[in-house]
Amino acid sequence: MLNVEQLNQYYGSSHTLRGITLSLEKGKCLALLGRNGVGKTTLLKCLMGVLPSASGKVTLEGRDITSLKPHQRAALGIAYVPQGREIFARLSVEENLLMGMATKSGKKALLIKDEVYELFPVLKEMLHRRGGDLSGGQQQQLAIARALLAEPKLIILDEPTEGIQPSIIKDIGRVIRLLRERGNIGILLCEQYFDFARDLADNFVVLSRGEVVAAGSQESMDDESVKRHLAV
Ligand SMILES: Nc1ncnc2c1ncn2[C@@H]1O[C@H](COP(=O)(O)OP(=O)(O)OP(=O)(O)O)[C@@H](O)[C@H]1O
Repeated sequence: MLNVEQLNQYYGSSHTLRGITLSLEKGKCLALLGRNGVGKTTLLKCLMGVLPSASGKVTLEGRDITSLKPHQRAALGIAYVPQGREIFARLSVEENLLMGMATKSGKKALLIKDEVYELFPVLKEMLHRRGGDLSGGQQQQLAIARALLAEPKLIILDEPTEGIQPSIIKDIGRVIRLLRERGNIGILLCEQYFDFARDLADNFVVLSRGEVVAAGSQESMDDESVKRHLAV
């Protein structure tokens, strides 16, 4: 469903992404692995259209989206949960969720809202709290919930476990697994936390200095070699 071919990006004269090629199928989870600064977030921004790419091609379900603006990509079904969550701190949990449903009709919105509460029961308990008063892990869940309310075809998660306590990492893992089992959405999971990604991903891509240095199915993953790429 998502195909990236020979994507290049530069910050000034620094060649940040070097000929990135990857693909993700519907119903699968692709882990994008790499240590700090290798270009993971830059790649995700290029996929969302927040940053232009210098060359290469990005297609979603066969459609060339390389030159589309972020809102056009979002309308086609790409949801992005950025690193640091970026929820609306002064709005309530409920208002944050409503933002994710801005394009849905009332009836439909109610249905998908119930579904989201099933996935994240904690959010139902906290509907009237301000987003900024939630713990980091709860904010992460809120950000994922808000993205799912748009009913995306592809969800992009940028390091969802970063700075999150273990019990909530488990909850987030459970939700990703459930989404995968449902089979109607592609999941691009950008991570540095190897064990978490290994458990959830069908396929993986490892980046180092802006280049793909390893890729394949989860079964073919050489744990030690991938871990070496992740070690500081
Ligand atoms: N706006 C920018 N201008 C110039 N250089 C940048 C900019 N943003 C990132 N970089 C550089 O590009 C490289 C890739 O950064 P990027 O944030 O994509 O890495 P990352 O793998 O996502 O790391 P992290 O996990 O820390 O977010 C780094 O060397 C970074 O310093």
